Amino acid sequence: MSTFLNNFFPADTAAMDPIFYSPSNVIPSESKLATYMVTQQSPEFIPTRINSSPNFYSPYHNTPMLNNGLNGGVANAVNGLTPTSSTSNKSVNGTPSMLGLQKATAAVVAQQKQLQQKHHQQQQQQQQSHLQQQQQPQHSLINGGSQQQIGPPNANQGYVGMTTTTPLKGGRSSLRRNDSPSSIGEKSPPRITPHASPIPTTLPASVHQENVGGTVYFYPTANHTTAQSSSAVGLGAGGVVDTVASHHTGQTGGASLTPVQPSILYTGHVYPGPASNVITMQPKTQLESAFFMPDEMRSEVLSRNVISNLMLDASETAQHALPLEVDNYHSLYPLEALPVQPLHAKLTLPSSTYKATHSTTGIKYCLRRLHGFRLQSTKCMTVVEMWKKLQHSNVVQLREVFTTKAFGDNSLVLVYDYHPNSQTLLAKYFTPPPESNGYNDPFQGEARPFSHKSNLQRTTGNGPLLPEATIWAIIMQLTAGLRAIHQAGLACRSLDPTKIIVTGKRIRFSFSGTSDIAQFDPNVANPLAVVSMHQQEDLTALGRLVLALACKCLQSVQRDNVQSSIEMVSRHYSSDLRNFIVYLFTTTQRRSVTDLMPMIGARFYTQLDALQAQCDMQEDELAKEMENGRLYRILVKLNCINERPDFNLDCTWSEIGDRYMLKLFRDFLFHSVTEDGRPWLDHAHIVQCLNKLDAGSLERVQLMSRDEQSVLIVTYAELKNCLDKAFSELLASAAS
Ligand SMILES: Nc1ncnc2c1ncn2[C@@H]1O[C@H](COP(=O)(O)OP(=O)(O)OP(=O)(O)O)[C@@H](O)[C@H]1O
Repeated sequence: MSTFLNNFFPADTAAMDPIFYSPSNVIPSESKLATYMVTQQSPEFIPTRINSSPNFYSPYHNTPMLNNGLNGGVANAVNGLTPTSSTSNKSVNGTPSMLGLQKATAAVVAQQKQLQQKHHQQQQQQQQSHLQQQQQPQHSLINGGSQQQIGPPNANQGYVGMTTTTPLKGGRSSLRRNDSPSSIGEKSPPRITPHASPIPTTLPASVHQENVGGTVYFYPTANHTTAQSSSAVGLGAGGVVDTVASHHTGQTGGASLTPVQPSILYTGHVYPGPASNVITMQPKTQLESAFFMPDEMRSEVLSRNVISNLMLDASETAQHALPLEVDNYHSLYPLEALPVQPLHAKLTLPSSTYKATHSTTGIKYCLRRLHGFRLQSTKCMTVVEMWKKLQHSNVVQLREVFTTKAFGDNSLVLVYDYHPNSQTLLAKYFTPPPESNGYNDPFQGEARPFSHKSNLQRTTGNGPLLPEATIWAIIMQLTAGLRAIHQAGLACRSLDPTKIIVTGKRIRFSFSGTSDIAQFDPNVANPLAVVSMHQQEDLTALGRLVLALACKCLQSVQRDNVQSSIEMVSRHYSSDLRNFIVYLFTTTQRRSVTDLMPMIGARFYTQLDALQAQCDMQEDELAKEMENGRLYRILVKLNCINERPDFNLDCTWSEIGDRYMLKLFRDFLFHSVTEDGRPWLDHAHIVQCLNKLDAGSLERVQLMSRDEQSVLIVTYAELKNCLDKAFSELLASAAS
């Protein structure tokens, strides 16, 4: 586990994976890379980034690789030989390093020093060479000394059709994790090339190429650098492209490769880990809770999802005699055990509850069906509208009411919000656990034989008494919901444990308004006139419910038991709780739900604190999941583009131009291998690179073609630009 965690956590990456965190270095001034972006606008460009940016090659450019040139470095790596630069090519443990390839490249780059003057002249002739390229019927790229014939330039074909050699596995240079490409670039570890990669075979007109010692360098010509930022990816074997300079210098003039948005800050794209106030709430170790959702939360979300997705198959639907569709709802799923129960004491109509899916929105709702019910009058729609307007976190929202014959009778259906994995208060607190099998051990829990409390408890066998804090937490939610109902000029009228649902820690009044509709009397001139009476009944019902909860026994509220039940509450709970219940039982005076607030008193702050702490924790989880969602979207984009077999009748689209870079980047992300050819699986590497891509970081990354004969050096900003461009193309095409 710890290995996995170490690999996973970006925070540990520096320790785990120093390849990403080497000391910074500087691009040598003589490097070809430094002169890469010399343009007409900045002909005398001197790379100012030398001191400000970490470099990529300086540790290597003075190595003996210079002597070997491409033959000793790149070519050897390509041809399956150990790079000859023995000392500097070794990793810390002495094994050949992948960086040999870089060194080889660096050596070649160092060789460019001698060609600097010549190169400056070439810069001035770029226009000419550009024209020449366009006119040349054939290009030849040097591949470690061997020449490859490349087809005629074809604007549509891009770089396709080039013949390449597949390198031997053993010839790959190895990955040395202790050597880092520094913060301006990451080396792509060598990879196995399963087949010859369709490496681009023609260059865009905007790219100038130069062969030095077998390595071909590509430069955007001055006139095209602006527009062709990321298209300079046509690589010959052993080619190196650096498309970065303009970003680093800021002296882009007309040669800006990619529109970099300085406002994009890389630091905003990394999850910084949990806040200190949150970490202490986590039950896990600090490391685990920093990156993973708490188990409890995960399993709660999972079980809600599972329950929410439950469906009956055709035979089960027939078995339950359920219609395929009811009004705008389909996929009915019964939420209560059949056979149908009467609604409640006052309303003996049978009823059923279903989960159902809305036909147009796909949203799931809870349908309450009153069987064989004929609506006496549409006048009751006034009260329905009032219920529909009532929004409160402790009241299940009523959405609509309709009549239907879909069940084969006249049914009234009330549509409520669906809260998966809910259970009634009755099921949660007043139903013996299934494993008890009806037998109660009288010596278990707080109940003791022959005591008053045990008498009550033995009646139901509902386990030990609830902690007082739990009862107050329920009271606070019930009174909050009831207050909203009463303030809306309504009454609950069915405040009993079967009509209150618990979802996690949330308590809600369910099926609100059902009684108002089912018992609606069209002869009453003003049905709302009796609401005050119903509100008083609600308060009495609340008192009974709290007493039953405190005694954990429904029988405790039977007329004969009330007195002894209250005494029991006095013995086991605070006088505040007792007074609260007594107040609600006192029917001789007019009571109000707002009078209950002072009785709750400072406990309210405890509840508020708990809720806010929960919010803090959930916000932190959200921050993690937000990062995951963001990374997921980038992956979606990448995978929609990478290796797309056909786009606009072009079967090479995903292999050429900008997309070619993205393909190599994908390889770099996911298909890297270690020096001995094993898959290099480092979650941190993937997360970090995706973050940099998303942020459009100016850091550079070195990508290698599958045949390992070409190297691209690009910034994440350019890759991001390529990604956005290519994905926009896809979107535009999909929309057309
Ligand atoms: N809005 C809702 N979202 C999700 N589940 C709900 C919702 N309302 C109720 N339930 C669940 O539906 C199930 C059935 O509720 P119902 O009130 O029909 O139970 P019941 O005990 O059969 O009551 P009655 O005797 O009145 O039919 C219960 O498990 C309850 O938790």
